[in-house]
Amino acid sequence: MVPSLPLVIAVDGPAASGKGTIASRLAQVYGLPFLDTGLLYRAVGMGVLSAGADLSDEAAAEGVARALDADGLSDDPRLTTGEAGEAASRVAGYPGVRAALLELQQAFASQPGGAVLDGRDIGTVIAPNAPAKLFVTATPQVRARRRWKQLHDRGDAITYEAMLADIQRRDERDAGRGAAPMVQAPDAVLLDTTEMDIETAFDAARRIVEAARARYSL
Ligand SMILES: Nc1ncnc2c1ncn2[C@@H]1O[C@H](COP(=O)(O)OP(=O)(O)O)[C@@H](O)[C@H]1O
Ligand SMILES: Nc1ccn([C@@H]2O[C@H](COP(=O)(O)OP(=O)(O)O)[C@@H](O)[C@H]2O)c(=O)n1
Repeated sequence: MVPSLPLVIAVDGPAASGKGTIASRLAQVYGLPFLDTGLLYRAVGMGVLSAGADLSDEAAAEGVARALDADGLSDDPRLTTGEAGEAASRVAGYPGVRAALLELQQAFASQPGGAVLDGRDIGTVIAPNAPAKLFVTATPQVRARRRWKQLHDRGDAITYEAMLADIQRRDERDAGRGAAPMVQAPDAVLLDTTEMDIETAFDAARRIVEAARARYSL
């Protein structure tokens, strides 16, 4: 009997497109471990700042990335702030930082039963052979509205205009960098959630994964 491929689901896309919401729900439904890889870059960015170093200091960022303890990151509220997102996208451009985080992510993606990972380069660099790949997007205006509401609901005073500028700056940096830029993998399915609520987007994502499972008999 031919052994079946592990179900690895790669979910990429820009900030506040809904990829994390979709990826964590897919992980629940399929009973797979889930890694939000953005948290790793957020932890490195905040680690640089906590050490009193500058985000332009590539060697300091690489040092923080090499020493990173990835356990418990999802419980740290400082990592979900706008400051952490901005710091993450600064350090994410350094090849040494990306190299330092590569092995951990690839090990996570290689678990025998499969895994779900979300980020910017999962389908292109971390798990290029993943049988199911989604590239989740939405217009910058809709993404800024979603992220603004998320931060506003927990007391952050940021304006919508500042949020939109933030999202656009991060999109440009993430798509324009030389090291593992944010780009849709050629074999990823595009899911534009601009006009979708969470349930509709999740249902569409699940259909994409079901089609991949049928294609690979998983
Ligand atoms: N389709 C959607 N419609 C409305 N709000 C959404 C949708 N998808 C996600 N959200 C909300 O938008 C915010 C950002 O979603 P998240 O999944 O964290 O995005 P990402 O991981 O792409 O940055 C969250 O508050 C989430 O509940
Ligand atoms: N696989 C990844 C994940 C995140 N990142 C970087 O980390 C930043 C924060 O990622 P995130 O996924 O937590 O951000 P949001 O999309 O949730 O706003 C991004 O803007 C990227 O610069 C990356 O380069 N590669």
